[in-house]
Amino acid sequence: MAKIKICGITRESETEVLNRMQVDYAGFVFFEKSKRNVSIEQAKEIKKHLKPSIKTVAVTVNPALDLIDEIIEAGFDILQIHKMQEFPENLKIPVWVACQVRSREEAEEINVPDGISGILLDAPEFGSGKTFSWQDFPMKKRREWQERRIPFILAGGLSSENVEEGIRLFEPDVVDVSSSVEGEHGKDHKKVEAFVRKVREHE
Ligand SMILES: O=C(O)c1ccccc1N[C@@H]1O[C@H](COP(=O)(O)O)[C@@H](O)[C@H]1O
Repeated sequence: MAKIKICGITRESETEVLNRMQVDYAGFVFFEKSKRNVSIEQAKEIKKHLKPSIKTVAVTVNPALDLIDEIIEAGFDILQIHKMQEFPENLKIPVWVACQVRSREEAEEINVPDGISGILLDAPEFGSGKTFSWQDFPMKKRREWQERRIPFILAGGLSSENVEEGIRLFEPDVVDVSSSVEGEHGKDHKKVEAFVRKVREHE
């Protein structure tokens, strides 16, 4: 069954539905330009309210080494990195490499370095609520990662309406959602519940 990551947690009140629905991952965004940006201190406070079974993912964009050190120090379980050309070696935290899928040609060039704990495919603009072009994605890449047993995370524009289709096409290890489960004041409990139910119903 696909695991579930709810991304862009910004408030303690959001942890109740994550705990109740027993999701697998909670994502915190450390990127100043994002409307979901939180400080390490805020995230540390919020994550105290999550069940220990929920793994925490620190979402970053080309992070400075100091930020990576702070994330490790704060006890996050996974580091998700967008837009980084060269990965520092021997990081003391599992890393999910996030790739923005813009075209079939670009997707064919994706190289997943050894030692990575997950490859995440996202839309051209992260956190936008839009999907990348699923039909154009070269599925031989997906099969290559399956053969190499690299965990695969499907992100970008997932919702209760399209997540079944995403699971059918990509057989992801994790489905990752943010925009479609938001309301006016952060994560909307009913939308999170509906998304989680849809994923679990499918399997
Ligand atoms: O959510 C953001 O603002 C964000 C900022 C910087 C890097 C990644 C970000 N979000 C990632 O986008 C997907 C979820 O996208 P969607 O909103 O469901 O379309 C997820 O991987 C987030 O980590």
